[in-house]
Amino acid sequence: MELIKHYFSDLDENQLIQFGKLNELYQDWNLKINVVSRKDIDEIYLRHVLHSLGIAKVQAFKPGAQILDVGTGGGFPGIPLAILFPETQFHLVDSIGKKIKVVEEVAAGLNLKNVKITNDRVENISGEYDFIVSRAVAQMETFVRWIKGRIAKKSEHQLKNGILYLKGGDLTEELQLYKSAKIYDLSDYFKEDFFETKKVVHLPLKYKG
Ligand SMILES: C[S@@+](CC[C@H](N)C(=O)[O-])C[C@H]1O[C@@H](n2cnc3c(N)ncnc32)[C@H](O)[C@@H]1O
Repeated sequence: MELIKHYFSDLDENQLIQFGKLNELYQDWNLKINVVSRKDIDEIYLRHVLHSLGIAKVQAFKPGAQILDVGTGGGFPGIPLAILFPETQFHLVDSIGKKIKVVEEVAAGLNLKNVKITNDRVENISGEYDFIVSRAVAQMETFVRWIKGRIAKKSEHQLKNGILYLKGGDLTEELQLYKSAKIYDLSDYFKEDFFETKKVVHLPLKYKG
């Protein structure tokens, strides 16, 4: 929790309460359903919360903006971002029902009003989004195909500003198709060793149906 306060020094009282409570909620839920690996749960603020908030160092979401979190799993990066940007709307989607159940319980426990949660594959989701965020779901080519495939099928889907994807390691090969991708090193923002190879990829895809 001190880590979050250190890098996000202007949190209000409600946000401090929510970030504080998030640990106990995940610790409790993880005993019942393993949504966060055993190793990671003890370092939840570093490996999950701060990592998710890396997206906020690259992009501040505006009040009223609509964000889709694809393959949110236990709620990352969507839940920490929804706490940080309470005026922004987040739609968290995952195809695994038991993970979505935990996300629903955590969002209710934190009293998050700006989060919509859906148990489905992203290919079945329609909507108009300012950004799509994601972590550890698929290779970029597959991910883009899901998004594009959806848009080709249903005209009501719009993506205004592209994808913000949390990735690690050498991305040269994976991103060679995407000349417009911008890569931000999280080690420029966070000094912990964990972030040494961690990046945010901004792929400014704009699809209008
Ligand atoms: C490795 S987990 C990552 C979860 C979370 N984003 C995180 O970083 O902690 C990948 C998640 O993507 C979900 N997923 C994979 N393909 C999906 C799809 N087409 N639509 C929705 N969710 C998907 C899986 O169910 C799984 O929960």
